[in-house]
Amino acid sequence: MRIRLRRSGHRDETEQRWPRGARELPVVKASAEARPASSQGGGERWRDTVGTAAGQTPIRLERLQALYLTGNPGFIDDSPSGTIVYDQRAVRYPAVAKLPPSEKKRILVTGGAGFVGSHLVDRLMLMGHEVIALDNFFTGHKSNLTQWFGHPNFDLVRHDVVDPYMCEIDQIYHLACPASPFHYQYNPVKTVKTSVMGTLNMLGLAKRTRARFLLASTSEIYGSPEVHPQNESYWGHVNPIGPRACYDEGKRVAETLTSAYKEQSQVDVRIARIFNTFGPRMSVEDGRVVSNFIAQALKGEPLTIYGSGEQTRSFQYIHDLVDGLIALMASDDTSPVNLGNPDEFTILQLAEMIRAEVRPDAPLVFHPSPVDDPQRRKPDITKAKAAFGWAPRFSVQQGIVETVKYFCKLFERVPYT
Ligand SMILES: O=c1ccn([C@@H]2O[C@H](COP(=O)(O)OP(=O)(O)O[C@H]3OC[C@@H](O)[C@H](O)[C@H]3O)[C@@H](O)[C@H]2O)c(=O)[nH]1
Repeated sequence: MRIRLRRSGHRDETEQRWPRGARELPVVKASAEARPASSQGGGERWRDTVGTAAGQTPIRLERLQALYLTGNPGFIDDSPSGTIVYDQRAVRYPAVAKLPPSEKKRILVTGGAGFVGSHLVDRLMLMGHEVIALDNFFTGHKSNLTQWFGHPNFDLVRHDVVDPYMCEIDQIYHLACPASPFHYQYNPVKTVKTSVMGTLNMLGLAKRTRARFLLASTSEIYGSPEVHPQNESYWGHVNPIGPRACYDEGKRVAETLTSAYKEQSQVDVRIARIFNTFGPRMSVEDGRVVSNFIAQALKGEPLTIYGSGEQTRSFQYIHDLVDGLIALMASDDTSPVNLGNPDEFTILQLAEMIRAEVRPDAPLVFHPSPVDDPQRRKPDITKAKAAFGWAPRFSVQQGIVETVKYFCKLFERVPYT
């Protein structure tokens, strides 16, 4: 069956193939008054460039979209014969900037094949740097990086950061760690080890090579916050033995290690506290709310609301986060900085936005609230604005539209039954 996805306002309508097996299900409970609280959702000009306020040349959004919306270059899926042909000659690499040797950096991205890591790799590559992506592929995928396979500025290394890694390097973006509650609770001991041993190993590498080190920390270090919105001086409210502790406490120790290496060994550190982020390259199995809702709506399944749906989150689009990470790395700020979009939504409002974009009659189904699920979360980004002129520029609405397109492409390649 062919459907025409309903688009709200700004863009052309796009015809997409409805995933196989999509079916009608009864509405379990409707979110009658759910409406976006944000003024950002409608009416605002759609962004068409990315780039930081810290002097980076803007990159046209379509150059990035070509990397994640068009399928993997060189791969020819010959379904009738049950084979996939990889033809390296069919790969034409995206043009990368030509930097003078004094500006060209060798940059290590741990977790480089993951959702955030692969977008960061794309941007650093386009900016003209040499990039080494490190990943153990627990939640990362090679397919996020095939566009760079064989490029002289790029290396991909299968490695788990709980073991030491050596290379000569100028900067380290330390992102490696499962970030979805579903994934980080799968093996809590391993999650703690990844945060603690992984950060220790990467800080050791930064110390030996005198590299600048950026830790990807998280809004989860605030736990279930009693202060709203959360600014960087808030110490948090974390249950140290709850199911989320492996991630919350693991990242808190990672921050402690980072700041101890700064004080004790003068390592040049940056700490980003990353709030809920979404976008293309989230995997269907990720388990976080935005990808769950989009995949469920496209498959014709009910959207799963955990708890009442009145709990809130503030969702930032991936390109804004990457802008923030690069700007923070380039800044002088060595203390923790929040990176998030302060536009706050209830989960029901998010469901409503995704239904409006994909399938207005998609049913909702209510499940029990996860243990220790934070009830409100919203970043105070005054510090990032003042320190390096960063603020999110994409509306949640634009991000949802692009992410829906990505999932549609994904389902075209791998039809869901
Ligand atoms: O299908 C779903 C998934 C999630 N939810 C709810 O949606 C809210 C957001 O859940 P997510 O799993 O997307 O993300 P969380 O906010 O719980 O954790 C996230 O916090 C910030 C980041 O650092 C991490 O990416 C992640 O740990 C929660 O209240 C959750 O209970 C649903 O209602 N339905």
